[in-house]
Amino acid sequence: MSGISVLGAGAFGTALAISIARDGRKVTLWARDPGDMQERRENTRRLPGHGFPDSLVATGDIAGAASADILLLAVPMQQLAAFLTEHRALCRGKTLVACCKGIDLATGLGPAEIIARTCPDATPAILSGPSFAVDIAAGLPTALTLAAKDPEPLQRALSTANLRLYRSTDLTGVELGGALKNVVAIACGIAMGAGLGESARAALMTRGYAEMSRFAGARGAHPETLAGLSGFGDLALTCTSEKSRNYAYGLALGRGTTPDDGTTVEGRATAKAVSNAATSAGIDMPIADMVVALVDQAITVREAVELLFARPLKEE
Ligand SMILES: NC(=O)C1=CN([C@@H]2O[C@H](COP(=O)(O)OP(=O)(O)OC[C@H]3O[C@@H](n4cnc5c(N)ncnc54)[C@H](OP(=O)(O)O)[C@@H]3O)[C@@H](O)[C@H]2O)C=CC1
Ligand SMILES: O=C(CO)COP(=O)(O)O
Repeated sequence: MSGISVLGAGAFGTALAISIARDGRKVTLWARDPGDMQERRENTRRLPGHGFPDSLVATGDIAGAASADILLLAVPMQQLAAFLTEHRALCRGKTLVACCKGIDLATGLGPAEIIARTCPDATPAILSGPSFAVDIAAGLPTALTLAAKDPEPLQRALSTANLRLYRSTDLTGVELGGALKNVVAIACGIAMGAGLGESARAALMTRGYAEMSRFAGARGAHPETLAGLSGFGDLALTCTSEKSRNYAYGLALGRGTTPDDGTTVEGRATAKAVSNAATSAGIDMPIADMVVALVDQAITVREAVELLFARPLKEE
């Protein structure tokens, strides 16, 4: 496989491009508004403080960027379908690696299915797992899961000295782990922000993991995938760190302050998508349902706790 481009120059796309280019591999980073990134050798807006290696080229020319064989899709989940529809001619026959974490609210589909629908002749892949963009950009050791039908060539092409990729063929499990952990992270942030304590957070993480497994299992995911980096691993990171935007958003909600509206908080729309899909499929997702109600400010945190604790007692 030859030629790697990252489409979408947010914090994560920029960090991946830096990491892959650090080994001397040529990487093109496409931004819809590159500004002076290429001249300054830094994405000062989305990932300040992390200079570009020499082999990274930043550009606003999507046709040029999309001439690579491997395209990493690093736009937010709710933009993915429109992005691929607009650029489907350029994506024909490419390996498309979705790096976004979420479920499309309009269709209820994850990134692999969105790719299959919009670009049926492309090869879909998913890259997901516990990894803050700033950690990757700083060259700190990070391990992720890469899922594709035939993941080995891609695993070799994208692994770096500090980015260890494990391979999987379970695209559904990998994409759903990354999508669903954000919903649980919002719940955990709310609990911590409202002063419910660390025991409550541990309970939410555990019961949230049960919801993740239930939902993903119903869509055909393997249980071991949920237990891996893209599921349990990312859940552990995102539910315990204020560096997570989903967790920080929940913290603000729990404290009763106004969350920062300008950041990418994937769990907000994904909670709605999951709650809708689970209701239709008859899957019990009480934590996702509560997150939707709390995000919409339809209930208070106290009411959410009362509702969760009033549920019938059951076997674990
Ligand atoms: N940040 C992180 O640590 C990690 C993020 N991710 C995932 O990566 C995905 C992207 O997040 P992240 O990079 O952090 O997001 P950011 O909030 O840092 O940036 C979002 C980027 O997407 C661009 N964008 C939005 N809509 C479009 C569009 N229609 N066409 C082209 N570009 C578009 C924005 O462009 P512009 O700058 O012009 O507004 C911006 O550069 C999310 O799904 C997230 O869950 C995964 C792991 C870690
Ligand atoms: O997915 C992430 C870490 O693996 C980043 O989480 P946030 O999107 O909540 O910042």
